[in-house]
Amino acid sequence: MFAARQASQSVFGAVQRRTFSATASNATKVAVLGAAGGIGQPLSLLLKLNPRVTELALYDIKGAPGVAADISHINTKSTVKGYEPSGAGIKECLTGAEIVLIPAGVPRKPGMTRDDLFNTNASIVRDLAKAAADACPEANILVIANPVNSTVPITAEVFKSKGVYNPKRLFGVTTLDVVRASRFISQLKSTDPATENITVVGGHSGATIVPLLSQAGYTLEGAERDEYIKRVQFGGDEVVQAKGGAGSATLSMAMAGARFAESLLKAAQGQSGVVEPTYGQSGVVEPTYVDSPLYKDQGVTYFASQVELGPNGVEKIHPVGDMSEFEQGLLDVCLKDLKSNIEKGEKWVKENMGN
Ligand SMILES: NC(=O)c1ccc[n+]([C@@H]2O[C@H](COP(=O)([O-])OP(=O)(O)OC[C@H]3O[C@@H](n4cnc5c(N)ncnc54)[C@H](O)[C@@H]3O)[C@@H](O)[C@H]2O)c1
Ligand SMILES: O=C(O)C[C@H](O)C(=O)O
Repeated sequence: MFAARQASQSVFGAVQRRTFSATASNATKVAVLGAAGGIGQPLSLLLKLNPRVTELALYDIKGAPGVAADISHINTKSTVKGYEPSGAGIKECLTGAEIVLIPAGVPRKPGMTRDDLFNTNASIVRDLAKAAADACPEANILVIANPVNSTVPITAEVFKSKGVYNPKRLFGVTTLDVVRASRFISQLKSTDPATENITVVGGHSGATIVPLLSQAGYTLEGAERDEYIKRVQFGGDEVVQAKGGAGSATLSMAMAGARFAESLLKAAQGQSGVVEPTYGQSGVVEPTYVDSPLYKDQGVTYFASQVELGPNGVEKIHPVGDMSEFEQGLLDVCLKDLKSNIEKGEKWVKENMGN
C-alpha cells in the first residue's frame, strides 16, 4: 500500500517530498525531438522534474545544447545532454531511448488550420521517424507535431518501411484535449478541475475532437452545450488567436505531454488499473490516438479512445462506450474527417518516403 502510494506521487509532489527516487532497474532514457521550441523547452523542464526519468536527451536543429545546459542545473538526479545535427547528432540522442517525444515542427498562425501545417511538418516528422526507427525501433514514439491525425500514420508507414513497426508503441498525443475538456467543464459546473477527467475520443483537430460528457454524468443543453463543444474542439484556435501570430499552445501542451509520458512511465514500471488522481489525473488509462481496430471497418485505421497502457505500450484499446444521440452525431462527423486525414498522410508518405 505504502509502495503504491509512494509510486503514484505527482511530479511536483515527488520533488517537494524528496522521498521518491527511481531505482536503477527503472532507468529510463527519454528523448525530446524539437527540444528548443515553444513546447520542447517547458516539456523538457517538466521531464527533468520527473523522478521516473533518469536520462534526458534533447535534440533540435538549433539550440538544444543551451537548453540542456540550463535544465541540467536543476537539482534532480537525471542526466541531461543536448544534441544538434553538427554535434553527436540524433543517432546518439535516440540510442537507448524508451520514450521519444516529437514536438518538432511548425506551429499555426491565426487563420490556419492544423492541416495547413501538413506540407512543412510531414517531412520533418518523416525524417525524425526514420532516425527513431533506425536508432530505437522498440521505443514508445509520442507524436505531438501537427497535424497529429496525419503525422501518426506517416510515422507508422516509416516504421513499416523499415520492418520495425509495432502498433503498440506509437501514440498521437491527444492529452491536451482531455485537459481542456476537463478544465472547461469544471468552469461551467464550479467543480475541482483536478477531479474532472472527461474522455475525449476521435482525433486532434476541430470536428475530429469528440468529448463524451455523458460518460462523466453531465448533460448540457442548447447554447451552453454548443459553446462547450466548440471550445473543446477549437480550444487550440483560442490560443492561436490570443498569441497573435507568435505560435500556438506551448505551456499547456508541455503539461499535457509530460502527463502522457508520465502515464507511460507508470505503466512501464508496473502500475496497473486506474491510478489515484495525481499529476493532472495522470493514470495508466488515457485517451490517445493509436492504430485502432474500433472503426477499421469504416476505413478509419487510427482513432483515439481510452487506452490501457502497460510495459509493452498499448495493453488494451477500450471501445468508445455508451454515448448520447448528440455525441453519436459528433462521432459520425469525426470519422469522416479522420478518414481523409489518415489517407492524406499515408498517401503522401508512400509517395515521398525518400532514401
Ligand atoms: N498535439 C498537440 O496537442 C499539440 C499542441 C500544441 C502544439 N502542437 C504542435 O507541436 C508542434 C511544435 O509546436 P511549438 O509551439 O513547439 O513550435 P516551435 O516553432 O516553437 O518549436 C518547434 C521546434 O522544432 C524544431 N525543429 C524544426 N525542425 C526540426 C527537425 N527536423 N528536427 C528537430 N527539431 C526541429 C525547431 O527548431 C523548434 O525549436 C507544432 O506542429 C504544433 O502545431 C501539437
Ligand atoms: O491549435 C494548435 O494548432 C496547436 C494544438 O494542436 C492545440 O490544440 O493547441
